[in-house]
Amino acid sequence: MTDPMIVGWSHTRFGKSDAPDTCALMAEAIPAALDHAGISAADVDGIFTGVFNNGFSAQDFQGALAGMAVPDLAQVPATRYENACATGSAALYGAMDFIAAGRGRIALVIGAEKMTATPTAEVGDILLGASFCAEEAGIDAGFAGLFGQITASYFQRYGDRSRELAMIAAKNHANGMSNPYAHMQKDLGVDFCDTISDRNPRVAGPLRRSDCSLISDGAAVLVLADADMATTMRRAVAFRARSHANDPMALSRRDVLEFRAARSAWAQALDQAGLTLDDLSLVETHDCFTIAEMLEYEAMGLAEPGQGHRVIRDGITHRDGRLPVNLSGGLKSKGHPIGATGVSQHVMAAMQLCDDAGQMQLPNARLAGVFNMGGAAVTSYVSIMERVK
Ligand SMILES: CC(=O)SCCNC(=O)CCNC(=O)[C@H](O)C(C)(C)COP(=O)(O)OP(=O)(O)OC[C@H]1O[C@@H](n2cnc3c(N)ncnc32)[C@H](O)[C@@H]1OP(=O)(O)O
Repeated sequence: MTDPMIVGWSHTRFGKSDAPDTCALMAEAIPAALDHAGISAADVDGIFTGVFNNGFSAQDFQGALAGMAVPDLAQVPATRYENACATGSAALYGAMDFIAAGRGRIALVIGAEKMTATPTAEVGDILLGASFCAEEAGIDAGFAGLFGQITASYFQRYGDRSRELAMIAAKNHANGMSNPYAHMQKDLGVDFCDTISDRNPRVAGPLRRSDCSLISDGAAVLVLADADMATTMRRAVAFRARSHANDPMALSRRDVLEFRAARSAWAQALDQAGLTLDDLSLVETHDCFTIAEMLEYEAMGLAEPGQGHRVIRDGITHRDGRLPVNLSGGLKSKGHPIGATGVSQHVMAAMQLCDDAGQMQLPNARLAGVFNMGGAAVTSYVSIMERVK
């Protein structure tokens, strides 16, 4: 087994892009990543592309688009991965398995999505394709509707935590102010996020617009190399652990408030790494909705079930807290171009570890955790990363 390491990356600005499609986004991101890693297209042994589905355009078979975006890559074996909102991590872990199996030494992981050309209601319908359609397809407001139901159940069981959800939104928007790649660089503040208004209407159940992640365009790329090669390159970020866990897709078949797959992915990853949460310098987590970040606090072990509100109240996950969460602004402010998100989260963590995060930089960042999920905590990925060169 040869351990794959991250040796380079690139990231487009997330938001409403002039790029007409994912191919154009890839054309922007891939050359920058090759350049960052100090390699050429001829060095690449495999391409692993994450794009949610072809619902946002008529173009399917998006694995082959990298070779259209960068003609020198056209002969490199390429495959597209899809695993709902964890599509980016699925592509990354596929590339890592390819290198670990010794089938290639350098792999390109590309996450891309073009969402803003599609009207919001249609985006909601397309995203709901990643719910258990036989039971959940009719839910209003897409995934916001689904997470609206989850929020209502949480409030019913544990009490109304609207204020704390607003605090999570405000934290991530404040962090996003320092991220030049972020979609929405606006410091909204807790009171704005906690007040229903024309500018911040209710979207679904207790969720307000400010509790939702953004509909974004964007691409992110990682370059992976095997351990021997990585140590000869400019930088190397290793995986102390990586874990992937699943739970039944249908909400009717589980207690969704447990976030069981997330909990088990975190436990497995920490165990594999021989670490506790206290050892981590920072976490990038999947805040598709503010309630998700609160449930993830509980799943990772920062709080007991129903106590996630204390984590944000006590400032634990703020920039100057014990475990800063989403220094990049998270999906909430950085944006959530579905296929790109998991790749982007790993890029943000790698930047921190390599002291390359500009205004976002946390001093002495040594170990970073990344959590990316698909569906309502259906498929869950946790990586624990450390710079080794
Ligand atoms: C497991 C998973 O990851 S599931 C998650 C999958 N992703 C999603 O479900 C996407 C969720 N988000 C959404 O559906 C949309 O962003 C919504 C419904 C919240 C808002 O969409 P719309 O109502 O169409 O907003 P619209 O694009 O018209 O923007 C109106 C204003 O609100 C702002 N805005 C839009 N979305 C958001 C948001 N999520 N948070 C804060 N502000 C927002 C815009 O910047 C704009 O501001 P401006 O008037 O100052 O320019």
